[in-house]
Formats: sequence, structure tokens, C-alpha cells
Amino acid sequence: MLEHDRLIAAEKEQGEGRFDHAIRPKRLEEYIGQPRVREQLEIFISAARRREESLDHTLVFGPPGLGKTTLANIIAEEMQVGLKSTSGPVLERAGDLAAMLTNLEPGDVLFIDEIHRLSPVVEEILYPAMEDFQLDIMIGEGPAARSIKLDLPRFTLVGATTRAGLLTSPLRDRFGIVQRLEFYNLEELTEIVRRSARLLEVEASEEGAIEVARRSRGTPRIANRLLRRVRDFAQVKGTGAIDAAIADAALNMLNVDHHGLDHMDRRLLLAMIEKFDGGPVGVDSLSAAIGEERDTIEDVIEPYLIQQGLMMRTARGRVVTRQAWQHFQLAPHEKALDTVGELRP
Ligand SMILES: Nc1ncnc2c1ncn2[C@@H]1O[C@H](COP(=O)(O)OP(=O)(O)OP(=O)(O)O)[C@@H](O)[C@H]1O
Ligand SMILES: [Mg+2]
Repeated sequence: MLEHDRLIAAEKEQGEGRFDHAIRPKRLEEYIGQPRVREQLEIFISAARRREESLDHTLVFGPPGLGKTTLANIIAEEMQVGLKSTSGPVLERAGDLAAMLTNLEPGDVLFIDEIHRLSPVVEEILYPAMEDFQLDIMIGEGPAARSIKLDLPRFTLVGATTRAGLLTSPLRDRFGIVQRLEFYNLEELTEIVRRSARLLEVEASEEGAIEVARRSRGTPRIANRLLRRVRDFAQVKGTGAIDAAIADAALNMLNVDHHGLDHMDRRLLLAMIEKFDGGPVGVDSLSAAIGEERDTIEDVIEPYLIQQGLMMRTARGRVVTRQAWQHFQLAPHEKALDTVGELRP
């Protein structure tokens, strides 16, 4: 199966835009789950609004599809300010960022997605902009080069990243608010599925919604995507309504197992078990073994498997846990488990 065929792929897929527009939460109160993040932002936003100031620069991090972009939009909406979006890889030269910054209206949110991928020259421009709302830029080259300083309006930078660890510390230190998004639990995902079903006018029973939620890898984007596929199945093979049996049949057909693991998840775990005796194994060897990029393993596949307790990252490499062997109904290799410390009392 090619990567773009991956049902569970956390990246956006084609045609998702229209569907997404209808169901993406626009206000903080519609944002389901993440209670800690919501509570804090509520306070920071209402305090900033009361003081008629812009919100502090905010960094949002967490695995793909958990709601970082959604949150950036919500912040602008709640602050009643404009939003301008860009991303780390798009801002190639210092001038690209300078153009964005000089276009901001007072109070605007500047959203930079994949902020860990900013080039160092662009990052240099960002520091004084974030700290002193000043643009400090060199124009021209050689003897004719000169530096200009411009005052910028106060703005809020919202940065999103799947990997906070890849941010340089001077950049990280310039964010006043740092929020980490967690995988969603079953109740939260069920609520998301029910909300989306209602907005899409799809009939779904409580058990049907739970079944979709259970198999969504803790991720709202996947929950919404599975809902869409299950809806197709229900229309063709059933009456159009989603119940537990229809959801189960559809998800089995789509090769999403009862744990919500897909083909790539199972491939990764099985490679660790079958080719590396359960580990420890380095991520580069794993990447070669399953033909998947290291970044995809680290950003997309692995975080959920770790959160579910199916594998661990140790100083010596990745190891599967007893639970992973059990998932495949295999007898654990005792030496491997010893690395995880599972055999010690
Ligand atoms: N808390 C939430 N409540 C309800 N729906 C949500 C929530 N968070 C995300 N969603 C839904 O999941 C979809 C994916 O969220 P979003 O695009 O914000 O993820 P992301 O973290 O920016 O992902 P990426 O890292 O790939 O950019 C959204 O379109 C939205 O419909
Ligand atoms: Mg996003």
C-alpha cells in the first residue's frame, strides 16, 4: 500500500477541505477535549481582551491531526482579529517573512505551521519581531547593503509543530504560552464523531459513534475521515444509518483493526517483532526495514503506538512491549522485554 493510500495517514487528503469546513470548530466552546488547553486559553484570551492587548505568542505542539490549525483559527476568532497563515517551509528567504510581517494589521494572528522547519535566516528576523515588534532587515549585498528597522504593529504569533523538540531554544523561549495537545480519549472522540455526524446530517447510533471513535487512533482528523468512509458504506450496504455492526464491517473492510491500528502501524510493530526480536532497534534500521521515512515514523506512526503502550523509546532504541506481542497473539521474546524493564519486579 502506498503512503498516500494510507487511511490512517494523519495528513490532509484531497477533497477533505469542503467537508472539513463544515465541521471544524470555530469557537473555543466547540473545541472538544483538551480540557487543560481550553481552560488556560480561555483565561489568557479573556484577560488579553479585557486589557485590550494582543494575546501573547502561543506555541501549540502535538502529533498531526489533533487540532493545532483549528486552535490557531479559534484564537483569532475569539480575539476578534484577523488571521494570516503561512508555514516554515514556505518562508524560504528573510524577505518572505518580512512581507508577511509588514502586511499585518494591529492585533492580527500570524500563524506559522511547521514552525520547526524555519530556516535560520528567517528565524533571525522573527526574534526582534516577536520581542520588540521590530523588523530588522538587511537590504542589498556588498558595499551597497544597508540595514533598515521598521516598527511593526503588535501581533500574536501562533506557531504549530509536531515536534517541539526540534525548535531552537531561542525561538521556544520567545513564546509566552506553550500548549501541548494530547491524544483524545474515547469519550471525547465519540463526542467529536457525534458532532460531525450531526453537522453532516448522518444518522449514527451511540454504539455506532463509539465504534468509529474507538478505531480513530485518538485523532479527530482520523475520526472524521473514518466517519466519512463509514457513511459511504452505510449508504451502499445498509439503510444509510450508522450502527455498531455497520461501523465494524466498514472498518474491517478498510483494514483498520479493533485497536484502531492500520496497515502501517501493524507493519512497524511486526517488523520490530519479526526482524529485530522485539528490539531494541534504531529508528533508521526500522525505517529501512519498512521502507518508511524516519520523520513519518517519528511524527506520525510512533507517537500513538507509544501512547497506547505498544512500544517504547529507550536509550538503546525502540522496543515493543508485552502488549504488542499479545496484540498479534505471539509469545513474547523474554530477552527483548527485559530491555523495557518489564521482567524486573
Ligand atoms: N478539539 C476538537 N474538537 C472537534 N474537532 C476537532 C478538534 N480538533 C480537531 N478537530 C477536527 O480535526 C481536524 C484536524 O484538525 P487540525 O487540522 O486542526 O489538526 P492539526 O493538528 O493542525 O494537524 P497537522 O499537524 O496535520 O497540521 C479538524 O479539521 C477538525 O475538524
Ligand atoms: Mg495543521
